[in-house]
This record gives sequence, C-alpha cells and structure tokens, in this order.
Amino acid sequence: MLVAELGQYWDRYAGSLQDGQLTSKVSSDELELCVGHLEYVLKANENINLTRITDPHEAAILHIYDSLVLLPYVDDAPKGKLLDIGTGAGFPGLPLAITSHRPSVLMDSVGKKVKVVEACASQLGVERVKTVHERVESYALSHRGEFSVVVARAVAHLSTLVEYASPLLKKDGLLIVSKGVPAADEVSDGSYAAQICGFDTPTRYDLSLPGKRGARAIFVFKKSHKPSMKLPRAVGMAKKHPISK
Ligand SMILES: C[S@@+](CC[C@H](N)C(=O)[O-])C[C@H]1O[C@@H](n2cnc3c(N)ncnc32)[C@H](O)[C@@H]1O
Repeated sequence: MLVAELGQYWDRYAGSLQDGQLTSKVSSDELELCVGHLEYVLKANENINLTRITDPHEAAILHIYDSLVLLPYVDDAPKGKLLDIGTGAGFPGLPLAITSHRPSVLMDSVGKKVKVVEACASQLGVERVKTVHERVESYALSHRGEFSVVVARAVAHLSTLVEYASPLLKKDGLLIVSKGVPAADEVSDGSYAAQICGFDTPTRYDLSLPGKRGARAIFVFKKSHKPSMKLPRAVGMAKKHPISK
C-alpha cells in the first residue's frame, strides 16, 4: 500500500524534473526496502525518541519521499561514496543508499540512533551501508577527500554544513542539503561560506511535498577549489561561530 503510494508520488516527481540529465529510477523492490526501514524506525520509536511523525502515511511522505527527492542530485555526483551527516534514524541516508547503490556512510553523534540504523540496515540486508558514531568535525580529520557526495537534512545552517562537508569531499564532489524554506540571511551566508570553503555558488531547486505538506529547497554545492581557511576547525566552532558576511 505504502509502496504503491510512494511509487505514484515518485513517478510524478521524476516526471516534473525539467533538466533532462536528472533521470533517476526507483524500483518497487527498492521502495519495499525504504518502507521496511520506516517500519523498523516506527517500531523502534516506541522505545527511543527518533521521530515525532508516527502515522505511516505521513511518515512515508515526510521521511521516505522527502529523502528520495534528493536522489536525482545524488545521481548527478561523480562516482563514489556517499556520506549522510547527522543521519538520525537514517534519513535521508538509508533511502539514498538503497536507491543510489553507492557505498554509504551514515553518521550521527548520538550512539543510540546509530545503533538503530545499523541494526535496521543489517536486517534489510543493505550491505553497502556503514554506520559511524562520531561528530563530523573529528571524522573529517581522518577521511579527507573520501566522498563524492555529502547529504544532510535538518542538521545545521547552510554555512555550518558547507564547512563540515568541505574537507570530506573530493574535487567536483557535491554537497546536497534539504531545507524547509530558509531565511534570506541563511542563504546569503551559505553562499559566502561556500566561496571560502572551496565551493561554487550553490544551485537551488524548490519543490512542494505532496498533499500540502510543506515546501522544500534543495541546495547543491559543487566543490571546485581549495578552501581559503584551514578545515576542519575545532569541534563545535562551525556551529557556534558560523562563517557569515
Ligand atoms: C534534527 S536531527 C535530523 C536527523 C535526520 N537527518 C532527519 O532529517 O530525520 C539532527 C541530527 O544531527 C545530528 N548531529 C548534529 N550535529 C552533528 C555533528 N556535528 N556530527 C554528527 N551528527 C550531528 C544530531 O545528533 C541529530 O541526530
């Protein structure tokens, strides 16, 4: 039931993408796995606080569909590994690992969330997923230039995310961020931080979730040059003192 519903929403979304190069496919087997992930999370949520959205139809849109809308941009990144910063219960990282087929690292600084995602991926048999319990700033010290694509949803301001992702991405790699509609200041600080941290000016794509469930802005930053500051800064600095104009 949820698979059929999601399939319809996905087909409509994929058909609405203007750019002929963004043509991602999602199979019903992959959607089954995504629904399996959601069911696992909703069950685990009875014991651990993972999500406030408990209605399965609502959650299918606000977690699975909301993750999958990033897939066309993920597919546009160079071949190689994906990192989800602040994955929480595995969104958007696990649906994107399932559908993009990229080796994927799902990271969070909260251990109990990481344990749920790890157990879920293992139960679903999604082998290309590795989970990491660490803060992204310390992880970046030993994983420089390792990723082709970094994603994040509901983790931090754009300028903080740009700073987190820069040392982890290889040249031409993409940072893809999903936001509810952000304030103008956040967008201009994000573009300013992008320049300093080695990215081109981001491209923005706006969309509405099905059933008037809100708007999203997807920002795609391409790593194009060397940052003009030493990264990563000490743990906590990117959040406490974000780069701003
Ligand atoms: C609001 S939750 C969003 C979770 C998920 N991305 C989603 O959209 O459902 C933000 C998550 O980011 C994690 N987080 C925040 N700062 C982090 C950091 N510096 N390194 C790793 N994880 C971080 C938090 O522990 C939390 O689980």
